[in-house]
Amino acid sequence: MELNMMEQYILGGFIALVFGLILLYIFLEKSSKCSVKEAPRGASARKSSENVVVGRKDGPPDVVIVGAGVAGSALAYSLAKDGRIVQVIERDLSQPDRIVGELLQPGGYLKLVELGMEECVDGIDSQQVYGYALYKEGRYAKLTYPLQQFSSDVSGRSFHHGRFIQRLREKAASLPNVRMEQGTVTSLIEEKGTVKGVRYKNRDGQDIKSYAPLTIVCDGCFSNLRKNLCIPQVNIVSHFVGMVLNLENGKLPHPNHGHVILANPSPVLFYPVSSTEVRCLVDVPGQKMPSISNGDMAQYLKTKVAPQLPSELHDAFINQIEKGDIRSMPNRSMPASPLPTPGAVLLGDAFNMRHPLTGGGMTVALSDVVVLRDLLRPIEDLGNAAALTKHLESFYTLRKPVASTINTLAGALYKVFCPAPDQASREMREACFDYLSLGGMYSQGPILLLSGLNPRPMSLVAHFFAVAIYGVGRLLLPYPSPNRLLLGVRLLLSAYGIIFPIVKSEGVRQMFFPITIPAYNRGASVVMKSAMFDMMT
Ligand SMILES: Cc1cc2nc3c(=O)[nH]c(=O)nc-3n(C[C@H](O)[C@H](O)[C@H](O)COP(=O)(O)OP(=O)(O)OC[C@H]3O[C@@H](n4cnc5c(N)ncnc54)[C@H](O)[C@@H]3O)c2cc1C
Repeated sequence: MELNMMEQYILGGFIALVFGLILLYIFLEKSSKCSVKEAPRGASARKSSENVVVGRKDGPPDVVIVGAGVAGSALAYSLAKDGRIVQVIERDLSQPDRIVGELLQPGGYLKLVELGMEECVDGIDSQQVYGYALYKEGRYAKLTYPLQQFSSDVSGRSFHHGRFIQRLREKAASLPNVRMEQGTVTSLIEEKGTVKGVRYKNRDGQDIKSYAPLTIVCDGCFSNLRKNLCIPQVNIVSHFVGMVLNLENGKLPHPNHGHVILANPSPVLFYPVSSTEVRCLVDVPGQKMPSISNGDMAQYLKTKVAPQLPSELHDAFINQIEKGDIRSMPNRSMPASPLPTPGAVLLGDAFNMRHPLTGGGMTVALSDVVVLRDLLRPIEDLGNAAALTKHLESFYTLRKPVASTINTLAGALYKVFCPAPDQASREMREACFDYLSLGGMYSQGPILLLSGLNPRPMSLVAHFFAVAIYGVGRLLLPYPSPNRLLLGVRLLLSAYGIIFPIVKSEGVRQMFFPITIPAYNRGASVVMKSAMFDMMT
């Protein structure tokens, strides 16, 4: 009896909270529509990348960047364009062959435009992506990015990761003040708590030290340098098992769309990576997975996954399993917990990771590059490490709207799509699929969040609880029974249990009330000036 009372109180609290959020949502949705409309068409117009500030070309570097992946290459180009001498040290400059970073969301593409690097998606047989098709037990919902107010080049882009990385590297290396070198950084050089540079082994195996006022570490998800610059709390949520399929006509059932199959126990993704190839990523939950080498994985894919796929994809999937070449990657998440250290900054996956289900990692990395570039732009002398660290404090809050929206969505959606075995969690997944199938604002709001075009944490929370309320409504109609009422309460509790820990790890204040953080306000004015500089040049 006591428990029932408690549940009632919790439900009452929830309903009050949700109504508040819905009101807030209506308000925010209106303003978000404005913001999307206001996003200038000009932002997508191809901006000349030749606005290069002519600075020194010789002498010691101003900045050392570790790693020339998505974040490192984009940052090297941006800082060099602003006149800095940049040394980039990359472990392997040959074309990477990985099953990561293949679908860039439209919001990420717009960040490339802001950096003047949008041509990096050209000449690599990249495919424009206009949204997603979400499949569940034979039904599907189509979620299209609302891109009407942008020019035709703005869309998601999918490609072979390695080809994209080589284009980013070439673009960075095309500037005379970028020195890109193959070498493996073994440690940071620290003196009295300040990072002074890096120690690395070059191509010939020589041990070399390189000094610079600022070291930016972008050494990716397996970073072994991050431990000095953040509190790493890496969690392996699941694995993606990847194959490239050659479909008969090269086209998915919904061409130029990502396909998400809500299979059991967890989702399967398909998206084009070239005009003839389709990437398939099967999520395998947990820290362990069936062995690929002894054939257990092939068996798992054939017997457990294949029967749940749409018929158009089934045969190509089976053929590819038989051909072999199955690869895997751990899906890690790690909240951003910086340890601000004079002389150094951490960026990209080394700093912050989320489940790759929503393909948000590159968008976060590129968005962070834009924020950092804007903050560094007015600083002529990077030599005062303590003052620079203070100045860069705002980076950690300014990045939050984009990063925390994408991170929270990825974590929450993965938990909804990969439900616990209890009925409430399964109901939440049903409700989510049906909610997205409603179309209109019910699908546009979430797809805007996922695309990185509307990075508003409050809108995300509002949609999440709207799904939960919708799920409860479905349970209570046409008439409520005590069992269904109880299930509704459990559904709400499960929704709360999904979203709350993620929001907590992102930081409630930074996520929802950044304006109350003094560093945020300081940084925001710097970023605004930088944006004006960009518009004028
Ligand atoms: C399975 C999977 C699928 C994904 N799919 C997508 C997707 O579709 N869309 C999306 O946006 N994101 C996706 N992501 C996330 C995305 O790949 C990352 O967010 C993105 O690559 C991060 O860029 P980065 O520059 O931080 O790291 P990386 O791109 O990994 O670059 C790190 C670089 O550092 C170099 N390096 C490492 N150590 C050293 C060292 N000691 N010295 C010198 N160099 C070093 C590496 O060689 C590498 O070139 C996916 C992730 C996973 C795991």
